[in-house]
Amino acid sequence: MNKMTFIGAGSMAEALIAGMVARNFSPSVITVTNRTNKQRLIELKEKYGIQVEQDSQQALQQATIIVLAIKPKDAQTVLEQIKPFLNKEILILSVMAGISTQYIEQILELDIAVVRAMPNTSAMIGLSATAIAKGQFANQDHVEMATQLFVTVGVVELLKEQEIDIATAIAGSGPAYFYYIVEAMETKAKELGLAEGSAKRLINQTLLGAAAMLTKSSDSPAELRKKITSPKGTTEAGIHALAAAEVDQAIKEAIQAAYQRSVALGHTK
Ligand SMILES: NC(=O)C1=CN([C@@H]2O[C@H](COP(=O)(O)OP(=O)(O)OC[C@H]3O[C@@H](n4cnc5c(N)ncnc54)[C@H](OP(=O)(O)O)[C@@H]3O)[C@@H](O)[C@H]2O)C=CC1
Ligand SMILES: O=C(O)[C@@H]1CCC=N1
Repeated sequence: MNKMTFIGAGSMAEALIAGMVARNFSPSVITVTNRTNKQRLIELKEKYGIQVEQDSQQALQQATIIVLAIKPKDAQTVLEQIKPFLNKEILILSVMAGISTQYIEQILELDIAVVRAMPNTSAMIGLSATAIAKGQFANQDHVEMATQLFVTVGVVELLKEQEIDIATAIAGSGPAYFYYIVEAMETKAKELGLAEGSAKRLINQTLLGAAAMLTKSSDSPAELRKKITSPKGTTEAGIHALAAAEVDQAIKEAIQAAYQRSVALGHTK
């Protein structure tokens, strides 16, 4: 059985741990460590029954998979820290935005298998859209291992590494864009006089239904939209307002900005 150590105990680490444990991944093989926040480790241990360890060297003992769930700015420090305790049998799984497998391999100065992954926080409920790409020393078995792991928290798409920045912009950051839209919909529904609870239930189910239609119907998004839009009807009025505000352009700009940021995070290292 593979033993997995998470370095970093933040939102992404928790989303992955929650999803894995909920899908019968044994908590006894998961160890988590962080930098200073002891209380956070206790909280994760109590919630998920996993092992926690403040000493990173201890945390790495017997680990066969190391998940790097730290911020990109902390990559170098952490890689330098763990370097003395690594060997070629270990698989490094990085979920850091922007950080390339090549960068990780270079700092570790070891022909070690690195798989770069970009999940999203919906991993928490088993619905992540995770993109993965392999580094130069990772083989098909490593890709399979990473896939099996991330499949426990959602769907997995194998990409070329240069495509991961695009996946980051649409899927890693993606849930936030939808939450942003929902925030505006809730605010306006309340302004118009609908009770908060009713607005929330209607909007959430609408989003869920639209997502399911996109997944299950053979129609394109444009065709699905057309089927809702009666001539001179309410949807047409709403879509006209969106077009007048150039919301499609704003969304493209958001994806472009997130994509550029992901690329830049890699370059600033
Ligand atoms: N949040 C998201 O939606 C997504 C995030 N990601 C990626 O996941 C990574 C983590 O993001 P997120 O969970 O949001 O970040 P958080 O800020 O929530 O967590 C970062 C964690 O890293 C720990 N850490 C920092 N330095 C060290 C160190 N030297 N040794 C050990 N642990 C350390 C922190 O510990 P302490 O608190 O003790 O300082 C903290 O537990 C990022 O690289 C991000 O790009 C990828 C996909 C989606
Ligand atoms: O905002 C970030 O940098 C991370 C990466 C993808 C989602 N959150």
